[in-house]
Amino acid sequence: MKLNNLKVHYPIRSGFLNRITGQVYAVDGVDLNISEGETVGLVGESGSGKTTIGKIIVGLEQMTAGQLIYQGQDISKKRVRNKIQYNKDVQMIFQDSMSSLNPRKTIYDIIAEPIRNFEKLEPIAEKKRILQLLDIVGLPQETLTQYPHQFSGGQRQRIGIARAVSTNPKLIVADEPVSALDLSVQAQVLNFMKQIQKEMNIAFLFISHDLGVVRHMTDNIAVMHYGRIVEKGSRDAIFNHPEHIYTKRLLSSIPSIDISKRE
Ligand SMILES: Nc1ncnc2c1ncn2[C@@H]1O[C@H](COP(=O)(O)OP(=O)(O)OP(=O)(O)O)[C@@H](O)[C@H]1O
Repeated sequence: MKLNNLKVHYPIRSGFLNRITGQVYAVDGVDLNISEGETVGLVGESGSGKTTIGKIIVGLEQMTAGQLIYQGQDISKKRVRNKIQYNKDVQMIFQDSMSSLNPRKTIYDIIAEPIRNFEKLEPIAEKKRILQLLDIVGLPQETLTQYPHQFSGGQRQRIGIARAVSTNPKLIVADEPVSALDLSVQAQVLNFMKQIQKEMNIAFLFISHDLGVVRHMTDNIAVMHYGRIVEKGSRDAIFNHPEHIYTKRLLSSIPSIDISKRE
């Protein structure tokens, strides 16, 4: 996946007539590469444009300018997206599992939904697949007939992971996937994600303002500031030899960098 000079500008409206009086440059010329099976961390403080990039990749938001290249094709055109099954290959895990899982659906239907959208499986094959997915995220079979409110935040996040991997995706955008969880379960959920990534060779775009989590998860890191990437590099280069003043500032404000200690 390649982002070329990606721009997302939102209009600012104000006054009685609701006229456009300016633009927010949420993303302002971003280039980024995500290779097969790797984890790229996208860090930066609130409002720097991280979530907007994630939304563009999964198609929840429209870009103002730029290109999104996947398997050599420009997927900003809907026709191309459908042809190469882009929406099956690229999935998202959200921060807030309570609002991203439909409260009126059973866990079975929640996990089955993406499979039904992209594959036509017989009921028996579908159930087998869903049981496998539950097993991968370490939840018992009874889970299937239950509803989202019956689970803890950490369990719900694992359900969200099962749903995201149900279509055998090639890339998952994980937007602050553990920041709503207690510190004690963060490491557990992150380790599940790592294990699944290794087994299924999935690439991750890992969005977080928490540098401890990012250090635990990523291979390469891009640092965002006001809609731009100010520094890019390997995890070790960014943590050991940060160059940009903003990266240095971000690093000096980490509470507890060691994820295993959070357990
Ligand atoms: N739909 C929208 N309309 C107008 N402005 C928006 C919209 N969505 C985001 N923005 C603005 O774009 C900028 C980038 O927002 P974005 O959510 O991508 O940042 P972020 O780095 O993900 O922050 P956070 O960590 O708080 O989610 C912010 O200034 C935000 O207010």
